[in-house]
Amino acid sequence: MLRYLTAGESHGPALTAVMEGIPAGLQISASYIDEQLARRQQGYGRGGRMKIEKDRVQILSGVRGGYTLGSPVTLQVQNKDWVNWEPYMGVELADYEPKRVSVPRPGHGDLAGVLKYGHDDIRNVLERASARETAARVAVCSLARRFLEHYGMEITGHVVQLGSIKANSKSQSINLIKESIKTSELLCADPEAEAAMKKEIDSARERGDSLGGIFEIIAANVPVGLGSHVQWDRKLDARLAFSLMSIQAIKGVEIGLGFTAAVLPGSQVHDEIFSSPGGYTRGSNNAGGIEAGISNGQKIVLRAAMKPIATLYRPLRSVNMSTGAGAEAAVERSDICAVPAAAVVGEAVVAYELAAAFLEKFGGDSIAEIDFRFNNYLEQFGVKQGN
Ligand SMILES: Cc1cc2nc3c(=O)[nH]c(=O)nc-3n(C[C@H](O)[C@H](O)[C@H](O)COP(=O)(O)O)c2cc1C
Ligand SMILES: C=C(O[C@@H]1CC(C(=O)O)=C[C@@H](OP(=O)(O)O)[C@H]1O)C(=O)O
Repeated sequence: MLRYLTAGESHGPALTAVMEGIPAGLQISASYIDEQLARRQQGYGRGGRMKIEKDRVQILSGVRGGYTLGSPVTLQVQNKDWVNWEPYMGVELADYEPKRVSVPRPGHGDLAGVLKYGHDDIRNVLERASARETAARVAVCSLARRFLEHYGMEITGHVVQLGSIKANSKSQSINLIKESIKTSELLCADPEAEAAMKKEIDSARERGDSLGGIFEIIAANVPVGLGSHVQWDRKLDARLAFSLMSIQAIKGVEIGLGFTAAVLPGSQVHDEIFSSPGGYTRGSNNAGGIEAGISNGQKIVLRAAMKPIATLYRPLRSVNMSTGAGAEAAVERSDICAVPAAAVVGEAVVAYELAAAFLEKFGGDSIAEIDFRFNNYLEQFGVKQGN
């Protein structure tokens, strides 16, 4: 079983993650993980924090000589901002007052979290609700990403909508998307739309407002047979949706045609089946690569909708929880828009779910053992998988 936990406060000393279930013998390096961490930090529209942080991973357990041991892998990402927060965030002897937050921000975890946990300082909630946590997730899910790469799979995320601006990405192949987003500040494969998106972000910033958007994740070379129709919690589509929805501010997930499938007749939705020398081909991929909770061998295509950032520099109305009086919501230093960063987190959590499902089907304790099982499986389709 592949599982992970993350820990750490946004302005605490560090974020930590532990992953268990990664087999022995997977080649991995800190620089591979750092590359993903750097991608997560990019994006036009982010706030001042990203100028402070330069996320780097420390591997604390489970890896020796560049290869996983099969034991739990512990990763840590230091918060450079900690030096500015140490007096207020300590486990003991902290002086909370200067950083106390009393007015909840609509849309953040502030009010619900304080009521649920009985805190008298909103900071005790926001520190963990913060999407700073996603640095730990991207780090730890890089292990899953590396594992999938070993079996020839690749995962690409790109921004398809920002606020009201839509990218024209329908006809683009995965290679074109990968090429275009290399130089894009917004992880958008459509340069014309990207220019308009930047203007939209500038305008939101001037108005003291914020923006959301939609990103798409494509997973290529996923074999037939991950996930299962036989039980609700083994369905691959459900598990991918759960993980994507667990990312801060994600409020909707689509698979394949998604919501559009609901308004079209069946004849325009379902992907026709044809026989070919090596097996079967499909006339289209409206299902997004998953049928009955099982990967069907086509590309897996997912989209996630991110709501606008909750913290507004022109704050919404709220209530001071210390006095009960009406007040403007707290203003914490904040991003204006973080959809590109969320797309990188999306890639990471998709990698985790696919690796977990792959291990359930082909799992063993070492890469060599899994190679053997996977190759045997592919042989029935006349395919041999290299490394
Ligand atoms: C990469 C990323 C960066 C974010 N940055 C901010 C931010 O700077 N300010 C903010 O208020 N919310 C930000 N959010 C969103 C909040 O973390 C999120 O809205 C909050 O935790 C409440 O959770 P919910 O939106 O899922 O209900 C960010 C989310 C992501 C994925
Ligand atoms: C720190 C990150 O994102 C943070 C997510 C976040 C929130 O409320 O979710 C609020 C901001 O934190 P701060 O107030 O310290 O600037 C973002 O910068 C990160 O992505 O690494």
